[in-house]
Amino acid sequence: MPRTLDSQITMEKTPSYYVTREAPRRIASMSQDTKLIVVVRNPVTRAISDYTQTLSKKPDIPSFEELAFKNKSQGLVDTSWNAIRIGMYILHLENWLQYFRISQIHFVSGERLITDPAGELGRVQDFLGLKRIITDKHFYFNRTKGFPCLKKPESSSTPRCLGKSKGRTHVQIDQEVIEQLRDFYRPFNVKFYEMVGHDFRWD
Ligand SMILES: Nc1ncnc2c1ncn2[C@@H]1O[C@H](COP(=O)(O)OS(=O)(=O)O)[C@@H](OP(=O)(O)O)[C@H]1O
Repeated sequence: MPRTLDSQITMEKTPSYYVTREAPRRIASMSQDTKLIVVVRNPVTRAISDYTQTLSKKPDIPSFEELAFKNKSQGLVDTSWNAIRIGMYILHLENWLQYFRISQIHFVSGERLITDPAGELGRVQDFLGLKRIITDKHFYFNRTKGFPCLKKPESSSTPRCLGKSKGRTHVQIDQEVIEQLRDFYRPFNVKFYEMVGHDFRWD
């Protein structure tokens, strides 16, 4: 980690930390005052997004259904598949809570990050104890991209959207499969909502 002045905050972003067993212990041994930010979205959509991303790199992988179920007719979900396992947010959270207080962790809604980026980033700034510098005026909705984009990033004078790998069209999945996964995740989601004190309304 780079050294910082008292007036600065060091930020580091690695998506896999949240689901890496050793990460909480290692981070806590570095600093117990660390603030943690996690972006979560509906775990069913997350799994499909994850699969869509893998498929774009390895087009020969088995179908989503084949990977998602040990036995589809019995509704037996394969929790050893990362795309499924990552969305069991409560299990990972329990690991973090052995080292950090829940008040040290802020969960960003992946859904609201798209529909209301300024609102969601407002809450992030509050959590970090910062003045709300980033507001609505920094975003516009880009119709071609189908997502909010930055009007004028720090390093340039032109608007900037996230890259092509963010916001891909998802692979089409059977509604029945989606329902089965929704049922699978429901109890995990409910426990997660209780623990974080916020209902993300994924059901
Ligand atoms: N403004 C904006 N523009 C584009 N995309 C946006 C934006 N805000 C949130 N998202 C969502 O970010 C999702 C991609 O993030 P990743 O999962 O690749 O992030 S990371 O790998 O964990 O860093 C990506 O998921 P997919 O739609 O499944 O590709 C987007 O839905």
